[in-house]
Amino acid sequence: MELAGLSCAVAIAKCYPLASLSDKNVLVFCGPGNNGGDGLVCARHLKLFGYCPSVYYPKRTDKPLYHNLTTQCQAMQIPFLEEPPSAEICKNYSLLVDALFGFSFKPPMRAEFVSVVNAIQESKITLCSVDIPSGWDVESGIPESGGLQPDLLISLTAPKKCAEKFRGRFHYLGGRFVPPALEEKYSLNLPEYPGTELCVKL
Ligand SMILES: NC(=O)C1=CN([C@@H]2O[C@H](COP(=O)(O)OP(=O)(O)OC[C@H]3O[C@@H](n4cnc5c(N)ncnc54)[C@H](O)[C@@H]3O)[C@@H](O)[C@H]2O)[C@H](O)CC1
Ligand SMILES: [K+]
Repeated sequence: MELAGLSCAVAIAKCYPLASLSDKNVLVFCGPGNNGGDGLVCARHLKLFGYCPSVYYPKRTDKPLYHNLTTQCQAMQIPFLEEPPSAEICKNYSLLVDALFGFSFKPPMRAEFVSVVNAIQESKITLCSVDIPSGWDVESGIPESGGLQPDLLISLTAPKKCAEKFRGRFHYLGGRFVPPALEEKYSLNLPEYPGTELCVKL
């Protein structure tokens, strides 16, 4: 999770360098599972890279891993939003990071997250999705009702089938921790990571 989240922050910094943004404010939406955990790690590294991340983490998982990730963000003065951000509030940020749901999401979206996703969509602020655009089915992709359309998708470990439907500008692969034997066993055919890079543009 540390490597996954770090690779997301690196991919974001490559696509949206600080100098290219009108301000440094980034809002990271974190869901209840590991995708949300990746988001918490990503927020921490974005802060270390000079961005000003805030986190919206409405459904916190009561496990030490998530408590610790939250504590680390708080120790770095990363604010946690108490209220669900409306589309208007989202417009206070240069970038939104979607770490709500990843490959374990089973459509349809439960009611408690519908307005959150709608606010992201309505704001039209540049969106970066971690592993899978939240609300997409891991296999079939975009829901019929329409769904989030990120500008950057960071596929983790290996691109999921739904990534074929991605139409944004930047697609990166991150999560450089797959042992070669595993890559071979599942015929992952992962691209070469240049040098010591943590992510690679697809
Ligand atoms: N395992 C790995 O190899 C790696 C995974 N990484 C990241 O982990 C996510 C997958 O994490 P997981 O905890 O399995 O699940 P999610 O975060 O996708 O979501 C689970 C969470 O969501 C709730 N949920 C499911 N469906 C719905 C719904 N329709 N509405 C609302 N809520 C829903 C469910 O109850 C759980 O609470 C993967 O994508 C990566 O981001 C890392 O990359 C490291 C390697
Ligand atoms: K996501």
